[in-house]
Amino acid sequence: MIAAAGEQLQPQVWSVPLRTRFRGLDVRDGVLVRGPAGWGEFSPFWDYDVAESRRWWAAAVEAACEGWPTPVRRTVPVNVTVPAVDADRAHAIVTASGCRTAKVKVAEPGQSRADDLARVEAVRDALGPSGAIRVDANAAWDVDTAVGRIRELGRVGLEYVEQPCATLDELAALRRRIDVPVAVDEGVRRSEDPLRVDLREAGDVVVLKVQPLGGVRAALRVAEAHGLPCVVSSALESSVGIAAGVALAAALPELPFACGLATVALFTGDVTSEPLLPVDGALPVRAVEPDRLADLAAPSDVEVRWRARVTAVRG
Ligand SMILES: O=C(O)CCC(=O)c1ccccc1C(=O)O
Ligand SMILES: [Mg+2]
Repeated sequence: MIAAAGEQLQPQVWSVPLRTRFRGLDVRDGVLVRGPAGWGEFSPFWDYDVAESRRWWAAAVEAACEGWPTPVRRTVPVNVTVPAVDADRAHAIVTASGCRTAKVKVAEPGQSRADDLARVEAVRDALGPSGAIRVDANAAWDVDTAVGRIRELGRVGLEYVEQPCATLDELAALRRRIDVPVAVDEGVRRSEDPLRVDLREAGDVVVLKVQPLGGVRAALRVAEAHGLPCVVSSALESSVGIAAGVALAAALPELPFACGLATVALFTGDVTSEPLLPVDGALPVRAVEPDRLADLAAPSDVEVRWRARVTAVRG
């Protein structure tokens, strides 16, 4: 069904440098497709194989051919995303964002616990006592290390810690030893079956990403299956992909936390002249028209690799 619906779609490749290295990337690229319902984005990271990338393609086909469920809210509160930068830059990024919640990357390879503490303290200074801070360790710590780091960073005041350890068993063991809530990200989106993975002991919050979960409707089913509070986060998409995240956040029955959808700010450009950037800490629920694709044309070798990826996921 999805394969059939996506057959007519013409991929348009985009590529844009990042302001600072993020998830080991200096450039982000992907594909946009236009269908009867609007624009969709297909941008699996290069370390995702064909099998894993099929869910990402399903999300693009849904956006282009089906559209999204009816929203229940008109704006979506978002966090500013703070990459693993030094304390001064972290402070400046938070201040410039206008957001009242910050997500801070920690446990970056090659950096120390002092780097993390200085970054989180600078973010607290920028937000003031009423702001919320969450940290994301991207599965870097073992349980004992996580206990120590979270106690240390927790003195600055943490809303939650995202994927501090790799496995669900580790997260469950950690949760018994700390008071800070745990959000599960990779444990859901990289699992064989995000619907059936058992999170009850492992997490307090579920991170939902539209493309890795196979679309807005698939992500809504994941939210329903777990019955935990959800945070919608980006996979570092262009504004077209971010609009899908906004559609998911706008359709969730409850939205108790700010979402990680302000990541266009990490790009040096965007596919549209009206990027989905936060105003007063929130994104509007609206369509995005990619009128700047010509400015973001990818080098021809990148173009060729993306066309091959689309062919592979369609097959
Ligand atoms: O949640 C956010 O604030 C931004 C999105 C983000 O951190 C992210 C972006 C791309 C890939 C992985 C992640 C992640 O949450 O680990
Ligand atoms: Mg994460």
